[in-house]
Amino acid sequence: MRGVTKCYGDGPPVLDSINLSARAGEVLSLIGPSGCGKSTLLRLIAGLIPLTRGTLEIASHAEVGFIFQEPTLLPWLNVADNVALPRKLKSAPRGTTRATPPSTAPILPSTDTRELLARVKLSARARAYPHELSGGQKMRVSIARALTLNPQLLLLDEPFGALDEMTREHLQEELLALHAAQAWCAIFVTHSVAEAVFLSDRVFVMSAAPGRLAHEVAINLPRLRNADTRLSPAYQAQVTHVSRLLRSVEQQA
Ligand SMILES: Nc1ncnc2c1ncn2[C@@H]1O[C@H](COP(=O)(O)OP(=O)(O)OP(=O)(O)O)[C@@H](O)[C@H]1O
Repeated sequence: MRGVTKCYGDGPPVLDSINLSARAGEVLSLIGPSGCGKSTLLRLIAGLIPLTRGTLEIASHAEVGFIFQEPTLLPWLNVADNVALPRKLKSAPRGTTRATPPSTAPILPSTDTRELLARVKLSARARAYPHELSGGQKMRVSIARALTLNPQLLLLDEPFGALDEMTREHLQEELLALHAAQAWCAIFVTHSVAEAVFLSDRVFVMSAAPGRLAHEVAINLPRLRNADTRLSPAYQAQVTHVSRLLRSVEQQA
C-alpha cells in the first residue's frame, strides 16, 4: 500500500497515508485503539471496499482468504461441505451457484478437504453441523475453509476474540503450525498485545482519528513458537514494549 487514504462517503479520513508492504510468508499484526481503522484496512486489502486515494498492489493471481471473528458457517451444510464450499463456488460456472439449502445428499469429502480437516483436528466431526460444534471448533472450520483455495494472503479480523483464553492460545499455536506448513502471508487484526507478539514477524501499532501506522515493531523471536515461548523473557519483554507503545498512542488520542 502506498499513500492509502480512506474516507467513508464525504466524511473525514478514517485511514491516512498508509504505507505498508508485506513479504511472502510474513505474519503482520495490526493493533490499535477501537475505531482506528484496523478492519477498514483489511477490507481495503480484500477489495471489499474502494480506496479513496493511494495505491494498493497484490501479487497477481494471489488467492486471498478472509477469516472473520464470526465463523460465518452455513448452518445447513456439514463441516466438510462448509470447508469445501469455496472450491465448489470457484469451480461452478458463473451464475449457476447459489448459496441456498441444497436438496441433494452430502457429497463425500475430497482428499483435500479431508486433509484440511485433519490439520485443524476435526476429522472426527466432518459430518457434524455447525450448531453441534463448540466456538473453537467453529473457528477451526472457518480456518480450514479459508485455506481451501491455498491462499497466498490470509486476512484475519480478530478471529479469536470471542473465545476463552485456553482455546485462544491453542488456536494461535495451531495457526502457526498451519503457517509453517503452507507459508501464506497473514495480516492479523487483534486487540490482544500478547496474541500479536506471539503470532507475528512485525506488529504495527496504529493511532486513531485518522488511522495511521504509528509504530512498527519487529518481533525477534524464533519462528517456531509454542507454549514455552510465552514463558520466555524475550517474549515478555516484547509484550511489555508493544503494550507501552499502545498505551502511548491511546493517551494521544
Ligand atoms: N461502513 C462505514 N461507514 C461509515 N463509517 C464507517 C464504516 N465502517 C467503519 N466506519 C468508521 O470508520 C472508523 C474505523 O472503523 P473500523 O471498524 O475500521 O475500526 P477498527 O479499528 O477495526 O475498530 P474496532 O477495534 O473497534 O473493531 C470508525 O470511526 C467507524 O465508525
